[in-house]
Amino acid sequence: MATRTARLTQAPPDGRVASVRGLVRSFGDRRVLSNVDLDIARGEFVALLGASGSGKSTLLRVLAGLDGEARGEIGVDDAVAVSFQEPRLVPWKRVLANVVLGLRGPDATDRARAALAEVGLAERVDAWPLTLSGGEAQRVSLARALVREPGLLLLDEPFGALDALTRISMHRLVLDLWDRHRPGILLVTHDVDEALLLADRVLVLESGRIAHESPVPLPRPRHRDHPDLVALRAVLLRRLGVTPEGTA
Ligand SMILES: Nc1ncnc2c1ncn2[C@@H]1O[C@H](COP(=O)(O)OP(=O)(O)OP(=O)(O)O)[C@@H](O)[C@H]1O
Repeated sequence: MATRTARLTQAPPDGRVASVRGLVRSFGDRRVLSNVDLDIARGEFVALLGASGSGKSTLLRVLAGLDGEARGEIGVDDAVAVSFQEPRLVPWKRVLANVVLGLRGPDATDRARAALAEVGLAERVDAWPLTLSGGEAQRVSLARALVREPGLLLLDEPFGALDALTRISMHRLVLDLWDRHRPGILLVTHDVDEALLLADRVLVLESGRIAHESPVPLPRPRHRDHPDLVALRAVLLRRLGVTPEGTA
């Protein structure tokens, strides 16, 4: 586990892939993250909700090592991978080359092929990114993240731009991949149902800190009509300032 930022203490104890204390991030005079404390255990699936502009992507970028301006104690696993809402594929490289990009070792191509097979794209290794559907492009992005065998996988609204059916199949795929590889996951999403169907724990970012936390101690696959999920959904929606249907 590597630690970073100007004011770091020691690396987090074993068993955690992320450990953050007192994280602060400002843009000019505006303090977006004012005091974030967060732990993610190895193999834990955590979802992060919050109003638009509350700082979810900012937090994810800090954990990804893409923001050198944050202050606080930040310990993150050495192997971190990110998948964004836009798959961010290099358009002039074929699918396989996109997944190989930046990989080291003589078996890099074989590993990339295996990762593409895992996400169901063995037949599309020679395709150009622009010929892929949104769901396929997102699966390439997942393969590119997973081939690095991350201890911490950061997902920034990876299903946000997909249609409802594709989103459901992506949920299944992510759970399946998580089950097989067991990275710690931080999923940033706007979708309360998505968070409840996938995560072990749902967090709400508010006023620059983690203001609420709901464990979701239910086996998967989960059904959205399960009474415990219905109750948790109501709690989270209220927390997010939305009145759940039928309770107004
Ligand atoms: N590079 C930047 N420069 C200035 N302000 C920024 C920068 N990055 C983010 N911000 C501001 O920080 C705040 C939090 O942004 P962030 O993207 O983290 O929010 P978010 O919770 O992910 O929002 P959304 O749900 O709408 O994607 C916003 O007000 C945004 O304008």
